[in-house]
This record gives sequence, structure tokens and C-alpha cells, in this order.
Amino acid sequence: MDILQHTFGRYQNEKVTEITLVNDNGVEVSCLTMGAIWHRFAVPENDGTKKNLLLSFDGIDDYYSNNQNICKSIGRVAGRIKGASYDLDGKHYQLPANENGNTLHGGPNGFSTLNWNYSTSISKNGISVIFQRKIDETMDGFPGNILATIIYTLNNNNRVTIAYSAMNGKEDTLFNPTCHAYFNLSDRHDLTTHEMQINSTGILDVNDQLIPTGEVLPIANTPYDFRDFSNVALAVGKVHGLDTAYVVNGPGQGTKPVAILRDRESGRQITVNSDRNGLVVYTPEEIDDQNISFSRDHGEPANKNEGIALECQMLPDAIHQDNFGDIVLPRYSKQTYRFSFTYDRIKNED
Ligand SMILES: OC[C@H]1O[C@H](O[C@H]2[C@H](O)[C@@H](O)[C@H](O)O[C@@H]2CO)[C@H](O)[C@@H](O)[C@@H]1O
Repeated sequence: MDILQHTFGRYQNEKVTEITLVNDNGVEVSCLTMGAIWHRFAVPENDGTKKNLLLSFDGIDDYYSNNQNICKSIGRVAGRIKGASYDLDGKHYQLPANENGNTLHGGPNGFSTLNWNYSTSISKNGISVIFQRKIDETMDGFPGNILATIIYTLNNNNRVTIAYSAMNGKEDTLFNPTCHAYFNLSDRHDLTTHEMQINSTGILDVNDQLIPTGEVLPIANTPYDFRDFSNVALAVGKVHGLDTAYVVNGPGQGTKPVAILRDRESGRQITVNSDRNGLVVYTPEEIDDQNISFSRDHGEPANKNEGIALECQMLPDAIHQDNFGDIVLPRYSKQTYRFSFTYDRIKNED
């Protein structure tokens, strides 16, 4: 196992460092201090090359010249908070709004906008990069000061675990982070050979601002139905891009993965595990209007829906819904969220 570090570039006058974790199989996970971005997930190919399974950019400015949150860490709260406000214990909290009067993905000054401090560690469980920041309530507009930590760990089973934790100070706050990594496991610039299975029977109903109404819709026999492996591009085409919160890890679902994404052509496969009750699946339908070209595009413009984000989190807008789970982080307490993405290859051709 090895850990490499080098300067990736500068953003807003600050140095951005790339940290690369390499396991004994030659699998590499690279992260950037800016946005605690998951920059690369590169796996060895038979011809000696490495294949990056993420949508990535060569330069740091490219990550910040579009609004798709490419591979960024998202927090304090992923998804939308209706009306950029909430009431808790008789107190009204106003948050900064950044979309239609709502707060999306931690607002305008969320985790993705910070250049994180880092350290590294090697243990028998794997190699890690540990990002940390003290976040003052004046920085992001959420109540309370937290010490936030994001740890990426790669082990020799080719599993990447991302652990997000927040140690809270003297005021209750909200905590529901996620990872906005986009995957494309294939050698194509689209998802046509991708299949996905999601361990879920229902998705959240949303209004025209993508705020959940509180209702859970059954997905049987709709394009959103991924209970069995189903082609991703076909579903995406039918619904004009996925932006859908799946209810996962419900009672009786045991320890099954929340999702498996595989590329039928190459056999590459990612298994997603999470300890949270939501999985937001997002394909960027508007990406072809935004002058974006990923490293894998070799100078060609990106295609819409070229990748797919599998965002583990508590269900969006949980603070306004009784049955979406608890995202309140009480004062002087700590909460950790854990998601993992394991790489392997399709074993049984079915
Ligand atoms: O402005 C960029 C896009 O912002 C939204 O997309 C987000 C989506 O709604 C979330 O569920 C997902 O987690 O993150 C997406 C990117 O931030 C808009 O819905 C989309 O239309 C915009 O293109």
C-alpha cells in the first residue's frame, strides 16, 4: 500500500493538494483538498493501464466552472431544505438559500466550497486520507459550530469507504452529508451498457421545485423500477434524466447493498453499501449545455447523462418530514455516516 501527495493546482489563491491511495492490487483512489473531491477511482486493466471509473477533470477550475457538483463532498445537508428554514424546539432557523428560495446541498458555502486540511494514515484495515475543518456558523449559515471530518479509506478488497462525521458544539445543528461522485464504468461516453439494481420499492414524490411532498410512490413496473438489474440509459431516456430519491434500508432489508451498478460490456461493477435510508440517483441531463469536457472525453464535449451519481444520505428535506429520519445533531454530540463503494467484476454472466 502506498500514499502519494502532490500539488494539483491553485484555486482562489489557495494550494490544492491531490492525495492518492494505492492498494496492493494497484487500485488507486485520489482525492483533492478542495471540496474534499473524490477525484479518481482507477482500477488496473489487463493491458497494464488503469481505468478511472469517475467523471473527473484535469484542472481544479473545471470542477468549479459548472453547477453539477462533480464528485464533491456535500454538507452539512445534502438535497433541498424547503424554504431555507426550519423550526426546532420552538426556535426558527433561517439558512442561506441558493435555489428557488430553498437550500440545496449545504447552501452557497457548503462543504464543497472549502479547501480541507488533511492527514493520512496506514493501518491493517487500509489506507486513508482524513480531511478536517472547523466550520463556524458564520461560514455556512447553519446554526452551531462543528468539527467536520471526511475520511476516505481504501482497503485490499478494493472497497472505498467514506466516513463523514461531525462533532457538534453548543447548539443543535443539522447533519446529512453525501458524496456527489459520478460513475461511468464503461469505455463509452454514455451509460448505454450500464445496468443497475437498487434494493428499493419506492421513491419520493416531489413538487415542481423537487421538494418532497412526503408521499412515497411505488415503483413496480415504472422506469424507476430497478429491483432487478435493468438498463440505465433506457430508463434515463424514458424519464429525461434521473433525479430520484429511493427509499432504502427499510425494515427487513437486512444488510443487502443499497445498489449495484455494472457495465455489461466490460464487466466492471460497483457495489454500494450505506447505513442511511435514502439513495438519490442523479444523471446530469443539462450537462451538454454547459461547456463541460471530462478527462475521459479527451477534449470532446461531455454528453448529457454521461455519468450517474449514487448519493447515499438520509432522505431529502428530512427536517420537514416526520418519517424521513432524524438529521438533527444535538449539541455536544457526534454523528458518523458511512458509505462504501466496492469495485469488482461481474462474476456470473446471466
Ligand atoms: O444546477 C445544477 C443542477 O442542480 C440540480 O440538480 C441536483 C439534483 O436536483 C440533486 O438531486 C442532485 O443531488 O444534485 C444535482 C446537482 O447539484 C437541478 O435539479 C438540475 O436541473 C440542475 O442541472
